[in-house]
Amino acid sequence: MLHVQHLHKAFGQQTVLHDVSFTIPKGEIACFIGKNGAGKSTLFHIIATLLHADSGTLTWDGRCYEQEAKAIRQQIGYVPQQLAIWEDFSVAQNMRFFEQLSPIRRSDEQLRAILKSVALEEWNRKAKHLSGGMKRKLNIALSLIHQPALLLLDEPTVGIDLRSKIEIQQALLALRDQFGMTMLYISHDMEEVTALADTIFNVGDDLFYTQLLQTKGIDTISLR
Ligand SMILES: Nc1ncnc2c1ncn2[C@@H]1O[C@H](COP(=O)(O)OP(=O)(O)OP(=O)(O)O)[C@@H](O)[C@H]1O
Repeated sequence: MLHVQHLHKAFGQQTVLHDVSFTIPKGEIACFIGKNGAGKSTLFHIIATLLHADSGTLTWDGRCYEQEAKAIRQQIGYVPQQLAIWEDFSVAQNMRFFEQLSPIRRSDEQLRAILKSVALEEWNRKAKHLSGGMKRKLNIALSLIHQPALLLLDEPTVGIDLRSKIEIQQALLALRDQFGMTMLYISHDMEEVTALADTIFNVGDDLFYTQLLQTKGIDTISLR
């Protein structure tokens, strides 16, 4: 379970997160929506241990971020908004490079299985010659090498075709169902959000999103 309590974060005079509290049970997918600048990525950076909150407490699986950040970090996978792949490396070289950075050793066979789990069958092709959808799949596969228990995805399907988008959705649902992986997912795509989410958090308490989803009979939880 991810437990966030009374989180506060400001950049100078600008308060971005004010008294944010929520809980996400293990093995669930929580989607985060909200307008540009609402604080979604900032919240993810804090949960990913990349940024410190000004105040508040976070725990993952009963472990407190303040005391056990390093151990928690090893259980987290992070898919950034920007592609974080080596364009001049092949798919295999990208996977092997990140495997070396990972705390867990993986054989080529295991790396290929990870690629297959996100519907990417390429191995020798250079990343710069992959389609946009394939690059996004590789970006996700890299974050899965150490089999994270908590996966954070910041708009992982931006700008790709519908088929790749649906393949990625199916892959994520399978990871949740097979491994009980907990996922936090930022998206502006309401169809994607409703297809994936066990819970939807509305960052910034934007009435537009609340009403939009209410018309579809879907509830959101507001975070200010
Ligand atoms: N390192 C930083 N220094 C100063 N201000 C920052 C920093 N990081 C984020 N901000 C500001 O905090 C606010 C929230 O940014 P954040 O990226 O978290 O929003 P977001 O909801 O993810 O937006 P988007 O949907 O555009 O990705 C913005 O006004 C942004 O300019």
